[in-house]
Amino acid sequence: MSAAAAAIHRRAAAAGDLVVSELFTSLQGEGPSAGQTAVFVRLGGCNLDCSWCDTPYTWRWDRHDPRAELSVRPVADVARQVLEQRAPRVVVTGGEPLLQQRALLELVARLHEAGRLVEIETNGTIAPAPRLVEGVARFNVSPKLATSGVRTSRRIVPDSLTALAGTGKAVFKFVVTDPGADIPEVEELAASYGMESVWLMPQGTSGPEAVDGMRALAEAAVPRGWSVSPRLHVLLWGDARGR
Ligand SMILES: C[S@@+](CC[C@H](N)C(=O)[O-])C[C@H]1O[C@@H](n2cnc3c(N)ncnc32)[C@H](O)[C@@H]1O
Ligand SMILES: Nc1nc2[nH]cc(C(=O)O)c2c(=O)[nH]1
Ligand code: SF4
Ligand SMILES: [Mg+2]
Repeated sequence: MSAAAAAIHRRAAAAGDLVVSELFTSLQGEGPSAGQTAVFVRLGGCNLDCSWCDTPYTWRWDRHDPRAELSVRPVADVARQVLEQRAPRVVVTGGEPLLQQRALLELVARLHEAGRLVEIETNGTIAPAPRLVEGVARFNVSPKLATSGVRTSRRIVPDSLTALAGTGKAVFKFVVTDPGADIPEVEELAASYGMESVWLMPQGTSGPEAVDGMRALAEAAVPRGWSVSPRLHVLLWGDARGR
């Protein structure tokens, strides 16, 4: 991490605040709630560096300026802004949102108390605390495959995947780049961790990549009883930010 980004995260952690990248209202584009209106809270910082990451502006500080991209915001402020929206659903994503679990707990508790359905998008490397599990409607866990370019010991953390699977609130959504290499890896992970809900999602940030990818993934998903996730925001708006 860059020195500037580290300083921002230290300042937020000391105050119990959140490091926020962006906040917007859109349609959930991925997974079981695809098509539903949701407020997105995108937090800054990540512990992985996937080669194809579509949000490098949350963590890739050799190409983006953390002082321009990140803001440190009190939890109460973020909760108020989310609750101003009529959307029944909130998607907390990033970057990796569980890196900020202490402040995240407070945000999720407030939103849950207000009757919002909170989904967390996570890479599965960090176990959730019981109080976080309580307030969350679903974890959309996206464990990374070898084709992400991240080495195994960083992207697969067995205790964390076991803990997430054990919440009973997790679905597992795998980004597929190369079906020939990726599907056998998904099968192995699904069996090892008892993943009951497996979703395949095409890698890509353009409409044609999403459509062609989904068509190819249907061939692998259907015989295995798995699901295919769209990238609805990509189909509608391409790679636009804040969508
Ligand atoms: C940007 S990540 C943030 C949450 C968390 N860090 C994670 O990876 O799950 C949100 C979702 O987008 C997926 N994603 C990121 N870049 C993608 C790409 N180029 N094509 C398809 N999915 C992508 C991730 O796998 C994850 O499911
Ligand atoms: N519309 C829309 N749906 C999404 N679902 C998960 C997203 C994410 O970046 O985590 C995402 C996103 O960035 N946009
Ligand atoms: S874990 Fe998520 S946010 Fe982090 S680099 Fe990978 S896709 Fe991007
Ligand atoms: Mg996204």
